[in-house]
Amino acid sequence: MRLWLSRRWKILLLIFMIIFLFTWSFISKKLFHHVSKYPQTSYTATKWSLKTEIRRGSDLHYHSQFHSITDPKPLTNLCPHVFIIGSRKGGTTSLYQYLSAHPHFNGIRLDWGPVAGETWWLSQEYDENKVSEYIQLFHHEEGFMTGEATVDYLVNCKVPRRLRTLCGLHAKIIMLLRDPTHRFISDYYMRLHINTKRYYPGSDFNTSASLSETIEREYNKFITRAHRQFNSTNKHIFFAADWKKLKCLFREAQNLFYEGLYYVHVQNWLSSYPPQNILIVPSGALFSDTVATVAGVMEFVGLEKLSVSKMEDITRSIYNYGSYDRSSIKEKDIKRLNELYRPFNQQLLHLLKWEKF
Ligand SMILES: Nc1ncnc2c1ncn2[C@@H]1O[C@H](COP(=O)(O)OS(=O)(=O)O)[C@@H](OP(=O)(O)O)[C@H]1O
Repeated sequence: MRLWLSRRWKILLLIFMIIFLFTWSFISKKLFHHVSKYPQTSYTATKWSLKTEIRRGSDLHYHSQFHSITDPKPLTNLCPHVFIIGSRKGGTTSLYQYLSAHPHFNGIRLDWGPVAGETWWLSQEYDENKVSEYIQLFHHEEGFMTGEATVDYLVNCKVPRRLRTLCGLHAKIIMLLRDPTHRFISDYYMRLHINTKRYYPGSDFNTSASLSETIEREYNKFITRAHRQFNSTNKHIFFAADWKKLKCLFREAQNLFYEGLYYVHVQNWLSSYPPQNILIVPSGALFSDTVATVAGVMEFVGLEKLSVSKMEDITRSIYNYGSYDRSSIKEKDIKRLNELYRPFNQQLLHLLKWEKF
């Protein structure tokens, strides 16, 4: 009898140990997996958690075909870890500079002003025969991360597929989405400032047009092309439309209105890159609560936490501040842009469960 009892206890003990080991390995993988690849520092760790507005792609409910895709081996295993892909005028230069100030992040082109961290490689320069040239743009070092910040990538519908071909499925993607109305205005003034009609190949931006004229012109160009795409002149057809029909309408920087149709661009990325590797951040959070937002991004990409004072230090400057007169922007232009973007914004805010950008 005593022997039977002790065997029963032994079995129970064994089961308990198996459950314990299984649970511990699961928890430790979740908690420490991405951090452990990078050295821990002696900085005072502060407890940050993702701000409530920041969304991981994996937390969203949407229809994705991503799981049905199997890729061949990536072209290189020396890819950058982090890609800030837009939006244009969303605060990407600042975020890239803040990440690059982390002691374990090697930024590139940090003294290139407004285009710090930009390579345009996956959009305008893509060439599968010149992968080594791309890799050489970065400083690869054991224990350090690297990354780029090219705002073209959000809008160019070919980039997710190219990124997978080049780097596989492990890159961390960050989207900073600024209210499309203010993005448009900031973009308009940037183009005026650099005073060019050929800002990008194929761009026909008119530097003598006012903001009001540019809004109507860009919107009409968009509508005309979308009508052609949908083979219809019903003005409201694309509000409830299949985003796939809108996703390749323009190349990057070809249409100021199109750049702000985040619903289309976000859906394209979510359905063609692993959603768990995508972080969607409202630019408003970066602008108003910079330290906590940058800390959330660092946590997502797997950089170790820094002390509050260090974080305050590295986020002190605003990069790429537009030198235009904000007080000259007419209320009617803001209203018009809000009205035009409303249907698309509603779809996006619903998807992201956001109240604002
Ligand atoms: N921390 C912080 N707080 C408030 N505002 C900020 C911050 N960082 C960047 N910005 C604003 O972001 C705009 C520049 O965005 P980008 O760097 O993405 O522009 S670009 O596409 O790379 O040219 C630009 O907006 P505008 O000034 O309206 O043009 C910057 O002022």
